[in-house]
Amino acid sequence: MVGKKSGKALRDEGLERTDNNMELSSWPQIPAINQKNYYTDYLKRDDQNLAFRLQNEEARTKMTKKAKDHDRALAMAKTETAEGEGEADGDAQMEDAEETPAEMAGSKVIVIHMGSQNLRIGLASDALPKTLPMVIARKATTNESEDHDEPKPKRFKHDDGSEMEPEKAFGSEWSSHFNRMSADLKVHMRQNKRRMLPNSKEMVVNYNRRTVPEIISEHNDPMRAEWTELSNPPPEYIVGQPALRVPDSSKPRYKLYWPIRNGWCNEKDYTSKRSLFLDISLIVEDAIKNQLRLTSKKDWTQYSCVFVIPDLYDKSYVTQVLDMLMREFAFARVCFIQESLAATFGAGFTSACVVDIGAQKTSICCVEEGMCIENSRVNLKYGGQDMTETFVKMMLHDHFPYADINLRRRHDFLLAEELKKNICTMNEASVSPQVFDFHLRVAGQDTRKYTFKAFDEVHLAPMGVFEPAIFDNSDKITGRRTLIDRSVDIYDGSPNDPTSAAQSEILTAMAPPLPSHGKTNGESHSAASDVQATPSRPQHPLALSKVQDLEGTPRSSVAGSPGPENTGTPQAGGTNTPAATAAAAQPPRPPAVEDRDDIMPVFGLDSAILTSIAHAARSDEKKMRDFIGGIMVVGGGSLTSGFHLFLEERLQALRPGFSKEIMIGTPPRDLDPQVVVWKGASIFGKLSGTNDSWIGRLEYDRLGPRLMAYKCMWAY
Ligand SMILES: Nc1ncnc2c1ncn2[C@@H]1O[C@H](COP(=O)(O)OP(=O)(O)OP(=O)(O)O)[C@@H](O)[C@H]1O
Repeated sequence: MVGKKSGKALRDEGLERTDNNMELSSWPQIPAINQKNYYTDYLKRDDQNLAFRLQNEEARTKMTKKAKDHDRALAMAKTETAEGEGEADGDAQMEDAEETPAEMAGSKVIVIHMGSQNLRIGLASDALPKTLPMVIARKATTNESEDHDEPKPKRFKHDDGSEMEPEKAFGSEWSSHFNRMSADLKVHMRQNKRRMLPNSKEMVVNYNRRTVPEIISEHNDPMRAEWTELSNPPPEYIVGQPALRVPDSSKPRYKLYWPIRNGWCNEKDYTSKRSLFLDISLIVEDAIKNQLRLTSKKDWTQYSCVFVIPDLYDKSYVTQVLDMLMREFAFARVCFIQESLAATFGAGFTSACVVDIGAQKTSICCVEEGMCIENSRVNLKYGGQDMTETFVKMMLHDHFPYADINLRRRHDFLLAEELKKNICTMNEASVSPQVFDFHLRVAGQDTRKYTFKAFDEVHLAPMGVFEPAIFDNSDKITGRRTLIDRSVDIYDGSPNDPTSAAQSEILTAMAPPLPSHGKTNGESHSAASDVQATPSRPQHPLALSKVQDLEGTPRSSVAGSPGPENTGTPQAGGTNTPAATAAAAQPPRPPAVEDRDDIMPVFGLDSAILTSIAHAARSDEKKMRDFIGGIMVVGGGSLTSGFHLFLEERLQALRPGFSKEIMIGTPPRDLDPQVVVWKGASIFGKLSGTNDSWIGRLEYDRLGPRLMAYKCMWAY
């Protein structure tokens, strides 16, 4: 080769350029590429994307089949006219029947909506879903109430062993909050000219103090409860309704686990992510087999699945669920739908402000033209179960005769739920001292019939959604992120779970004061000011308007690099001034509110709804009126009697200017508010042709969860 020869040899051969002005080599020389003309469409066209290609192929196959069917039908019609009646080709008819079996739309689509307390599951062709408790009982050495030793003797006694008055059992702070709410209600009722006896509370307390239960022997109790009988050998686990009916004192013991807690994965009671998702899959699998009667798992490959996820979902949860549905259950196709969008589908509305009050979480979101308005999403950590718990606390405070009630015991939990559903009301006119009774049924014991009086407890407990400090919020975020990591961006490692300006505003208001971090000249460094410095995620309304005001200004000026506010800050790498040293010594910025796990999202429901609507309307008064006049309340927690009217009044008091427009609607056609979301998801599952969000097996096998970016109607 030329290159290997020495300069002298080249000279000898006359190849050197200086001699004859010729090239050193006859190899073609490739000039450097001109960047101006540089072009590639790699990954820019739809047809390079597997998801789109498969979709198009499917559409094409369908079209071809339709055309073939049409041709065949025409040909058949001709043959029939030519050959007379009743002589059609039998084989062809058989073939046809096989190709297009008479299937009801949605009969091969399983729709799943998992809640903190209830699982709703059914075929998309069903009118209503099956509802079962989202719980599993596992064989254990102790049951859940034995694990948390807080029965009456301990709770109601002083440290020295003397009896404690029930009024003091929950602490003076809680007690004075309850008394204040009670006094406020009295004032409000007087203002509304409602008659009430001055000593109602004393009457209730005195009555309850005196009451003793009546014993009814088990065989004389016509309504005695059916307890789950354990087979021999006892099963490792029991799911759904029978799990709740395993006697607390069973031998062996069983412990209840609720895999969804406050609308998130239950990271408090589980020790590993694996066991958590194993329980979720066992509950769902059992429901499909026993409730939908699809006993053979092999057949599930012919079924598709619509899965409902929260509006503000955790990406890692969705990814894990997708994997479970695709790999473990081997469904043919899977698609996801957000809760509030499903609610509007179920109710048949195109736009609404959806308020979903569940058992342990409440979500709010404005939906417009079939899309969730991202910045209007709010997720609060309270619901019907908090009302139950608070109702029991209030009753105990007022000397409830069954003072031993403990919500960690299964029969007591079921009893308390029942009492709440039957007694609690938001209707002020029903607040008066009244006598109620209930039967306490414990496995292996005689039934006890109690009578008791209740007064304002029935109203103040559900009112907690407007004053959530009365709820026990102490351990709602315990364990969060201990088993499942936060999803992060693969390029820059920053958290990438969905956020919303409305939720951030609420979190900012709830954020505990930050430690003395970043104090300058005695000014405290507020969470809001931190938030404002994060432009990609507008947080507080202030922050929001700031970002809007700065539209057109280079992004970096908002991002905290020298701008008008901080021109005095020396540039990094500048002279080593005392100020620069002080700045360098500052601890790193704390995370934005929505990336913090120490903030409890509990906020008054009325204010939260208005915050959500304000972010949806973005100063557009017409939109504001539309949403405020189209609030739809769904979920089991909204079933408390008089809830809608009460919420309407609260909103009117907060926004008197809109009092005529404010309207709280219920789902039409007498649809149970608890199943509206499921119903909407089932309608979504029946859409053919317009639903592009199905994730197929082939594409999932090749691309995995990355597919979500192409398959979600919302930004994933
Ligand atoms: N008639 C009723 N009156 C009052 N509350 C009711 C009534 N019926 C059901 N509830 C309450 O509704 C709650 C269950 O609602 P739902 O099934 O919508 O919750 P979930 O979807 O399981 O939970 P979440 O939405 O928190 O994840 C329970 O707290 C239950 O006590």
